[in-house]
Amino acid sequence: MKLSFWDRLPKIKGFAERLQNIFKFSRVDTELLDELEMELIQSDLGIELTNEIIGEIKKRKISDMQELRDFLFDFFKSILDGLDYKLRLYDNRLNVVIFIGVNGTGKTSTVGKFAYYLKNLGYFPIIAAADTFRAAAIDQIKRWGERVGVDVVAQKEGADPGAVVFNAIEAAKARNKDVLLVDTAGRMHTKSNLVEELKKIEKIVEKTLGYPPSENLVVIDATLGQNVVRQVEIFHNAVNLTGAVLTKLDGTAKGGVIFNVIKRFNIPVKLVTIGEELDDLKPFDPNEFVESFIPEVKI
Ligand SMILES: Nc1nc2c(ncn2[C@@H]2O[C@H](COP(=O)(O)OP(=O)(O)OP(=O)(O)O)[C@@H](O)[C@H]2O)c(=O)[nH]1
Repeated sequence: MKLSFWDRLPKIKGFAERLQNIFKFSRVDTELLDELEMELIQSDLGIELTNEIIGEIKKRKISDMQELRDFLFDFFKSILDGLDYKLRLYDNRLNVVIFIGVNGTGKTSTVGKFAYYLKNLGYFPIIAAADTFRAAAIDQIKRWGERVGVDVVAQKEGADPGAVVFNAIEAAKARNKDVLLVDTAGRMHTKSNLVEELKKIEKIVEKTLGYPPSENLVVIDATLGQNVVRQVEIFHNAVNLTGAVLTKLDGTAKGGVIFNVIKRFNIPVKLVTIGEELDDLKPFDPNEFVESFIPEVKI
């Protein structure tokens, strides 16, 4: 039997299991709160959220274990509530989905896996190799295209990414494609020319199609922990981010960063990846995620 997606996440499960140890305490006391604080920080939830949780437990004078579990569940759930996690793909038009993020976060492989996912859903995706900064990046996305059987529109190394996107839109229309996935460059996010490049790509989409990209997704490497917050902030100021992709969740017990990003930027996580296989990508399900994060109390 194939394990469920979240069951294939041993390290996040590791966090849930460690949290389970907390529920071995018989009541909420100082010792438990110290341990809980440590676990929350280690899961990369961030100091602010951790303090808020511990403070709230003390304020509410929570003493019972079931009450603690319910509070944690509701707390995490409330952070995720109120955002639309569904991918925005409109019928009867070409949807553009732009992938943004620093190098090495998993952008290119996410584009490949997402193309595969869409194809299986009956969409007709096409890819724009708009990371023209390195020849290797163009080759890499072309290989993904071959692997998943999806056309890749590319130009030479150093070509104008805006021109690549323009060509890709023309190709998508000519070939009756419905989703254009744009793989962008990710060199140093602090360099303003990258930010300008992203703005230009967005403008070209709007000008050519008459409407903005359906999704501007920031790709976040979950193993980087709190560092990602600064990365997201820079991209968030540059383009209108509509969501995030959380990659490499298989390599971390620090899934807590999800809550941090969502709370801080008010953007939903839309996709998660848990490995390097084609089917290691799926839409983010907030309920499923909180369930996997907070263990049931076994008293
Ligand atoms: N374990 C694991 N590895 C991943 C996952 N997603 C991507 N990777 C690996 O992370 C590395 C970087 O992924 P890329 O897709 O090349 O990342 P990128 O952001 O396009 O980076 P550049 O190619 O440097 O621009 C590759 O070795 C991927 O196989 C994931 O969900 N789990």
